[in-house]
Amino acid sequence: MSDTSPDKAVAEATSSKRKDYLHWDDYFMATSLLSAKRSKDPVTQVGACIVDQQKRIVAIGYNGFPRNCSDDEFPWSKCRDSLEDKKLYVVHAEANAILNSNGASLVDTTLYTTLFPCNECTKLIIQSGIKQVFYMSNKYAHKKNYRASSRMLNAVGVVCTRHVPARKQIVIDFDAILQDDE
Ligand SMILES: Nc1ccn([C@H]2C[C@H](O)[C@@H](COP(=O)(O)O)O2)c(=O)n1
Repeated sequence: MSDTSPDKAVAEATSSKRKDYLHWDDYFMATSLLSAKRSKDPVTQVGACIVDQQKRIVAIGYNGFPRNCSDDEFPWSKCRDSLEDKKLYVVHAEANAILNSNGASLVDTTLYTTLFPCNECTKLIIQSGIKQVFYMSNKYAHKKNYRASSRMLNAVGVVCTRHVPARKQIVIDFDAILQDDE
């Protein structure tokens, strides 16, 4: 009798701990990436997630216009020196996450953001007591306001690390959960 019968393989796979579960940092960064999918910005969609020391998500945000400023009326274009520049209106993902924390203390929390924070969000990060930042893209690293961010984060000892995901992809398949019903 072979030890590798399909029945035995199924029994083994369903009675021991799953091995390909998501690790914490990938889980929180994936949460930020999922949140970014809510953004209406046609160029850059950013998501952020704040996590406390017990690994609880305390807030989530993405970049968008302030509440009741219509996505259809305010401009998504970049027009320097014009009132039609999105920069004048967009609330960044990190700022939205901080504002969405609903009064919870953010002291000693960790922020996961899909894009390195700008100088304005960095001021909020520092003032709210966030102690660690994980980011993925740093596509604006050369810009003055992002260099100012690095300067502030380094000066105050907020640890800022590029997240290297353990896996390349996470697929969210809405149909898969329904297969058990069939
Ligand atoms: N750390 C960041 C940086 C930028 N954003 C937002 C602000 C805009 O909506 C968009 C950047 O647009 P782009 O200049 O690439 O056309 O991303 C943010 O939320 N967090």
